[in-house]
Amino acid sequence: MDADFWLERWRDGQTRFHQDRVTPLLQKYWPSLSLEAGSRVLVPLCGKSLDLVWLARQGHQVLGVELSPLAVDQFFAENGLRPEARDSALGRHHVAGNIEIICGDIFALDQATLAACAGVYDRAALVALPAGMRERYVRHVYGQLSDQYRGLLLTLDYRQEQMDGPPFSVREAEVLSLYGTHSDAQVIDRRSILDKEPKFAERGLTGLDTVVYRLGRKAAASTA
Ligand SMILES: C[S@@+](CC[C@H](N)C(=O)[O-])C[C@H]1O[C@@H](n2cnc3c(N)ncnc32)[C@H](O)[C@@H]1O
Repeated sequence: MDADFWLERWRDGQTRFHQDRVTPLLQKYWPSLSLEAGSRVLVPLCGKSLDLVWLARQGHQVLGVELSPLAVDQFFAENGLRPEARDSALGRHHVAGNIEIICGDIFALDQATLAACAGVYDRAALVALPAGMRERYVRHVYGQLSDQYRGLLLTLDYRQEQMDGPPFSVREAEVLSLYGTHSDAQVIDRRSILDKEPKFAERGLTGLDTVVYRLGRKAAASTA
């Protein structure tokens, strides 16, 4: 999955991953993290998710990162926001109130920016990446977040041989192995969602779970 794949999907309007509402599992579990209101929260691979708006309403300084300029423009336009923009080595920054989206590559995010994030919310980000990219992604992003970071990770779990990703199936054993060197990852919810996601049944899946993990920095972990 290279950059062109995603840029084309946004150009062609193939964005069925986008939800027209805030993710209920975010609303349910975010308060359990007890993250201070002013904390900076990273939303990697954010698309134009309404979850950014919800997190901002909790008082967080929200930092989204998204490759597609179309997604970024649509996010601000559809939410009635007029961002100020500037360029840096990380990409093009768009800022409106306490929401900032960097239009750029998540792998270009630098250590200082990541270390300033005490929260992270990952929905349809880890599972958007093919197996070969996931280890690099987790090490780069989660290995460099604040030493006290806390966050939520939502994954999908299905039989990968039944459907090509994205979204990919990322099983619990893989999550624990990907995060285990620097983070604690604890399953806090797992539920079947196939009946709510007919598009995946149409693609051949006979079972589909979403799994919610609470993430945090492992005590005395070495980073990156
Ligand atoms: C499956 S979508 C999920 C979007 C969002 N998290 C949501 O819940 O709607 C994945 C998004 O990641 C973006 N993306 C893919 N690779 C990226 C990268 N290397 N850096 C930043 N964004 C990326 C894509 O353009 C796409 O909008």
